[in-house]
Amino acid sequence: MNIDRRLFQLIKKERAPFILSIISGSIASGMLIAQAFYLSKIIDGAFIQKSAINNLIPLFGFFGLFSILRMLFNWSSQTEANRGTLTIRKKLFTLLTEKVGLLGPIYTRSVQSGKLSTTLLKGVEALDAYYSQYIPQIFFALFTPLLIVAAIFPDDWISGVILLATAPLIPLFMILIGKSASAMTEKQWKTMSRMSGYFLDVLQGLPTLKLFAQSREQRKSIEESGENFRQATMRVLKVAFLSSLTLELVGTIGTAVIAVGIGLRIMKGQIGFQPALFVLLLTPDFYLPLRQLGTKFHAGMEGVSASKEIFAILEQPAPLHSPGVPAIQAEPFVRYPLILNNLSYSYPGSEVAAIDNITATIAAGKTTAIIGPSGAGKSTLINLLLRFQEPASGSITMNGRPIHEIPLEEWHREISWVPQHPYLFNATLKENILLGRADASEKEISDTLEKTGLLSFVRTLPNGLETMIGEQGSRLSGGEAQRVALARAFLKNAPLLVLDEPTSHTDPELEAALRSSILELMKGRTTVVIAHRLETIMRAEQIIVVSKGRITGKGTHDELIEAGGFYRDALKLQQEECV
Ligand SMILES: Nc1ncnc2c1ncn2[C@@H]1O[C@H](COP(=O)(O)OP(=O)(O)OP(=O)(O)O)[C@@H](O)[C@H]1O
Repeated sequence: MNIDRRLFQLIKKERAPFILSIISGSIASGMLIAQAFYLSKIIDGAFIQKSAINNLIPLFGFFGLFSILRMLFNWSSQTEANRGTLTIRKKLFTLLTEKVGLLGPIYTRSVQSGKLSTTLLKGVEALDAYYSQYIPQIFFALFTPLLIVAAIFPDDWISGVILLATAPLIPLFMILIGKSASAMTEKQWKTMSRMSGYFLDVLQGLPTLKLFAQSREQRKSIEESGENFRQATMRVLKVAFLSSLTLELVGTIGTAVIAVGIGLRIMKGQIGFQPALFVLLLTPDFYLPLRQLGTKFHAGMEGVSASKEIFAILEQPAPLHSPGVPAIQAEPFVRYPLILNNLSYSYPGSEVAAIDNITATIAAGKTTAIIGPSGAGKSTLINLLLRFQEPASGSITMNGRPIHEIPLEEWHREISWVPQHPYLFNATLKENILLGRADASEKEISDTLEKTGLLSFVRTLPNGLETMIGEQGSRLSGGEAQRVALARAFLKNAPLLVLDEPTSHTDPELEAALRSSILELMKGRTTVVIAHRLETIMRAEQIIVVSKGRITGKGTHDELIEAGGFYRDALKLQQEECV
């Protein structure tokens, strides 16, 4: 029997519908026996006893009643199992999305998005058959045959013994075949999720592939990947057919042996017609739940395979945070500096520290610019501040408390984050802006549009703010997307601003407009900016120079010029633009 411990744990918490399903199904099994009993009585009465029709009417009534009751209990059993399954699916989906949210963008960037979405959607869906069919069937495959044997024994113990002797053959074959089926289904699932990941990756990179004339090659790879999946599926289907053929064979042979035995005993007058018919009617139903277990085993296997990927996500170590600790302070955030104490971080699998023993103070209500060459660790430092990652050692404290003690949601509520490439959803422009604050008034929205220079752009749109902006904001230019991100930050009005300054807008007018919006946003906030422009850097009250994960300089523009090193050299080289 393949009962996955972790999947079964989920049932324990939602046991009521499953218990009801099993009770209803068990009653339906009892009704089945009553149905067979009355049918055998009717046939015996009509053809052997030649009873008058009046005597048969009550028998017909009981037969009809038990048939209807059986149908109702079977329906209720399935409905309850579906209800329980739906609750578990919803719960798992919520747990998964919450966990992925908790693991943050560092995790989602490290896995293929196609593979992740297959696990989130298809994986959870694949559990349907496991919970609604396979698990209840394990009980029925034990209970119903035993009930039938108990009903048969008083009339015909010989058939009862034959049934009991042949029944274990079915689970035995199932275990033998099931072993290879599990491995194959797992391979099939892995092939499918790999194929989805690959397919989405190629789809997203299609323009790049076309540009490099590689799309034909990729088509071949997709075809190969599809062929692998087809072969894996065919192997699983072959085993499933083989298994159902074997189980069918055991059932048919068992039924034939019993039929021949009963026939001989009727001829010898050792058993009456009615009990013989009763046993014969029930024999196929004795094997049926066992055979069905075989079929449902294969349907449920897909769920077990999918669950391995689901639990791999759920069991990922999440960044630390203790939701029980109350907010760090009742007073505004902005009053406290952020202290970085001996902060270190290495990416999983990397031997070199991306952040190496950094100690610094980020002054409250002021601007701190982080600068350094590419790969220096600037984004990693910001990610630690945003708590997308947790430091390997050291801590970030505010008002004497490590920030990881603040509930994550609360921490994020206090921060506005404007990344270089903001994520825009395939929704209206207004919905994208309102991500900053869902309950912003029309006046606040129009003020924000003005502050970010979006007002004139919105006027050119066919549906104004209600215009759909395409997947990942594909209908907006880089500069417009940046302004939408700024608009979100204006609306959010959080005391801590984390900003990755855009590097590449060639339009000088747009650049000036963006810069003045950013300066306005910075006013009165604790700002940490990965700065690329000289003007931003010079305006900062503190500049932190990072190189190879370490701080190599700290101070104001004048102090750093005085000190020489990377800062002065970089300024010399790039009088104007990026440092
Ligand atoms: N997800 C990751 N997995 C492994 N290593 C990573 C990952 N992200 C960054 N790194 C490595 O960590 C180091 C610091 O990277 P980081 O992105 O913080 O640098 P950066 O200063 O922001 O660079 P840039 O200015 O080019 O964006 C680099 O050596 C980089 O290769």
